[in-house]
Amino acid sequence: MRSPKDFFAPLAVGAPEPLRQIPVPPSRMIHFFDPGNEKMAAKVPDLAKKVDVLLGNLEDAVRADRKVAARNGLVSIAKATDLGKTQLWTRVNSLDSPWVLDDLITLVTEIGDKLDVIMVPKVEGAQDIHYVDRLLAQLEARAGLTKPLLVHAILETASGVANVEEIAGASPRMQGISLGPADLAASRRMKTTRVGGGHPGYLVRTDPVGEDLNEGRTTYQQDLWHYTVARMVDACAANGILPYYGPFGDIRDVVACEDQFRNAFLLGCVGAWSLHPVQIDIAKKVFSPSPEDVAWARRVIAAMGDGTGAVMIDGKMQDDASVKQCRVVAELADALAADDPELAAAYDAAGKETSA
Ligand SMILES: CC(=O)SCCNC(=O)CCNC(=O)[C@H](O)C(C)(C)COP(=O)(O)OP(=O)(O)OC[C@H]1O[C@@H](n2cnc3c(N)ncnc32)[C@H](O)[C@@H]1OP(=O)(O)O
Ligand SMILES: O=CC(=O)O
Ligand SMILES: [Mg+2]
Repeated sequence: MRSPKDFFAPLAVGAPEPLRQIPVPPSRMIHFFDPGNEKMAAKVPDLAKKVDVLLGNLEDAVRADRKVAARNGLVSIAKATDLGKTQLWTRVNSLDSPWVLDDLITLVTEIGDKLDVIMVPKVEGAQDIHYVDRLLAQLEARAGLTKPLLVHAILETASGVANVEEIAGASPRMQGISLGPADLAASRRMKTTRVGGGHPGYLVRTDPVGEDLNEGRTTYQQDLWHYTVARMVDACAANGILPYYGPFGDIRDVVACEDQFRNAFLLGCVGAWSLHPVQIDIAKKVFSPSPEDVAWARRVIAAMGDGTGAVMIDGKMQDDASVKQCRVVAELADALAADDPELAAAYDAAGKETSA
C-alpha cells in the first residue's frame, strides 16, 4: 500500500502526472462495438456523431479466434477516424486471460494518445487496479504520453462488490464503475439466465384475503440490482468518480430497458451501456434530465437566493438540501445543453412555460 502522500505521484519515471479531478464530459451512453466486425466498424464515423462514448470491446462477446482482429481493428479505427468530441474507450480482456497483456501493450503504445478510458472487467479488489495502474504508467512513459489514461472497473464479481469502496479509491486513474449484471449473476450463483433487467420470479405478494391463498393477491416484481447499484453509487460518490448501469441484453424490449436505465439514473448513475444502436436514444433520453425537471430545478434555485433558509413553492417546502439536489439537475442540464442546441431549446422552452 502506497503512502497517502504518494497517492498522486506518477508510478513510473516519465509517466504523466495523475489527475487530481477526473474530467466529466457527457457519458450518457457507452456504446459497445466489436472493432474486428467490419459491419460495426464501418458504422463508427456515423455513431461518433450520436454517442457520448464509443467503446471498442475486446472482451466477452468477441470470440477467442477474433481477439487479435478486434485489437488490431481498434488500432486502425483510432488512427484513421476523427471522433470529434466523442470519447474513445476500450474494454480489455480480463486480467487472468491470455490476451490482456498484449491488449494493454499494443493499445497504449499505438493509440494511447487517442484513448480516454480503459475499462477493466472482473475486478476483484484494489490489487487488480494497482496492477493496471503501474503497468499503464510504465507503458505511458514508454509511449511518451502526456495525458494519463483513466481506468473504469466493471463490478461483476462477488468479491468486487465486497471490495467496491477500496476499488473506487484505488488510484487517481479511477474514472468510474459499471454494474456488470451478467457476470455478477454467475459469480453469485444467482439463478437468472439473462443479461441484466428483472426477473418475474423475484417478487413480493400481498397478504391472503381469505381461505384461498391464490385469490386476490397482487404481486410486485422487485429490482434484482437495487442493492448493488446503490452500493456502487455510494462508493463512487464517496471517491469522486462516476457510476454507470451496464448492459441490458433484451435488445427487443426497449420499454424495460428504459425502465432499468431510469432506475439507475434516479439512483445516481450518469450513464449506461448501449449494446445495439436502438439503445442509444434510450440512454440519451433517460440520462438527460427532463425539461420539466430542469425547469423546476431552475425555479427552486432562483427562489432560494443564496441557497439558505426555507421557501414554499407550489405547496412544497424547499430548503438548503432540496436546492442542492436541484443544482445537481440544473448543472447536468447546463453541461449537456452546452453542446446540444436541441436540448438547450427544450430546456429554455420548459422554463418559459413554467414562468408563464
Ligand atoms: C455481458 C456483456 O459483456 S455486454 C457487452 C458485450 N456485448 C456486446 O458488446 C454486444 C454488442 N452488440 C452486438 O454484438 C450486436 O448488437 C448483437 C449480436 C447483439 C445483435 O447484432 P445483430 O444480430 O447484427 O443485430 P441487428 O440485425 O439488429 O443489427 C442491425 C444493424 O446494426 C448493426 N449493429 C448491431 N449492433 C451494433 C453495435 N453495437 N454497434 C454498431 N453497429 C451495430 C449490425 O451490424 C447491423 O448492421 P447492418 O444493418 O449493416 O446489417
Ligand atoms: O460485462 C458485463 C456483464 O454484465 O457481465
Ligand atoms: Mg461481464
